[in-house]
Amino acid sequence: MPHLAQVGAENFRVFETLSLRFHRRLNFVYGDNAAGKTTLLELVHVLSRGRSFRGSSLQDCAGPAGKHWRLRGRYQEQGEALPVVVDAAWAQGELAQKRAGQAASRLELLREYPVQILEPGLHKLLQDGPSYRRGFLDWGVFHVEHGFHPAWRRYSRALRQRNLALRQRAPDRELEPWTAELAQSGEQVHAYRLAQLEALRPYMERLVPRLLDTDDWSLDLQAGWTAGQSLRQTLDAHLARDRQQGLTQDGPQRAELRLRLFQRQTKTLVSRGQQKQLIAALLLSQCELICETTGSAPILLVDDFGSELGEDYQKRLFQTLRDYPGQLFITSFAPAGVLENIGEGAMFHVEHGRCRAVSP
Ligand SMILES: Nc1ncnc2c1ncn2[C@@H]1O[C@H](COP(=O)(O)OP(=O)(O)OP(=O)(O)O)[C@@H](O)[C@H]1O
Repeated sequence: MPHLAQVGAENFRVFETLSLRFHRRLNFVYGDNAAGKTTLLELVHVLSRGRSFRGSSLQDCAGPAGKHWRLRGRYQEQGEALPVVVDAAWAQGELAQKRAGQAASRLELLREYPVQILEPGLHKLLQDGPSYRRGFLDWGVFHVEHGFHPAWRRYSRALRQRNLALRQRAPDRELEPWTAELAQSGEQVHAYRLAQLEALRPYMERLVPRLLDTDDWSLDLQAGWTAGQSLRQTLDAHLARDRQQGLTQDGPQRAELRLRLFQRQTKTLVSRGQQKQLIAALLLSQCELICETTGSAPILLVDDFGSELGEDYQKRLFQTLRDYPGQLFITSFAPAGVLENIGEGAMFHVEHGRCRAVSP
């Protein structure tokens, strides 16, 4: 199970230069507002995922020294003598990623060094449209099922081409191959998602009661086409409508992951704290499932997530994180209480773009 043992940064936002060694289990980062806590988590995220989680562009990450930045991470596999060095350098609008000195694709790094984040903005998982929930589910399937990504790519291509053919009012014989491809790969994508959902259930059954003290929750996936029919049947039934609108209306691009708590819709009828705990349960379930399937627990970044939670929920969250099998990075304003609740680890104080290890 790889953990990030060391990190270096140059001109990355507020950090002119940075060099830190991390604990393989828990890294707790504290400091005032605008000190650089989120930036520290962001650089861990960028190293493996090649993008920020803040909705910023990679250009936004360039600090005052100019339009470039550089990151270097050393990932250490337990029992392996040598760490693997991963580099990410951004300049002239281009990101170059390397693993052990060789150019590495985004997909390779994404798969090899999974990282996930719990942060206040994640409430959009419950508040916003279904695309966030689909994206979240797909991230998990991607790590667990290697067949998912090729199926999803086939599906996306077929969807693009079919939509183009519909817009161009192409004759049926030109539409047909894309409809057939869409129906086949779409069913595959859905089957992968469904299997992921079923695999998540036992984790949710353990984690929801732990975080929320209830087992009254539900999780289901609507395929994105008429229930009880194959995708092909629905596509055929809705062909005239698709032609009229110049758009494919059915398929996994319309799927919806539905979460309920106390049989209520989570978007408007449960409290903000309950939403947060539910999101934590969902995310931790995915990460634990990935760990069990692949042998690697994603690095988990927890940015100021506990701040809006009352004492009971906060304690439940930290106690649950204590049992997380992978490496954790947690930020907070003050150091009090966290290490006692979570266990052994390292502590860092961030101040005006400088970060130093302090003894717990
Ligand atoms: N590209 C950049 N170059 C230089 N400084 C930047 C850049 N982007 C952001 N900053 C600054 O970096 C500082 C640290 O921001 P960061 O979001 O990491 O703080 P934080 O410790 O998480 O704060 P908070 O607790 O308030 O969320 C802020 O002052 C921010 O304005």
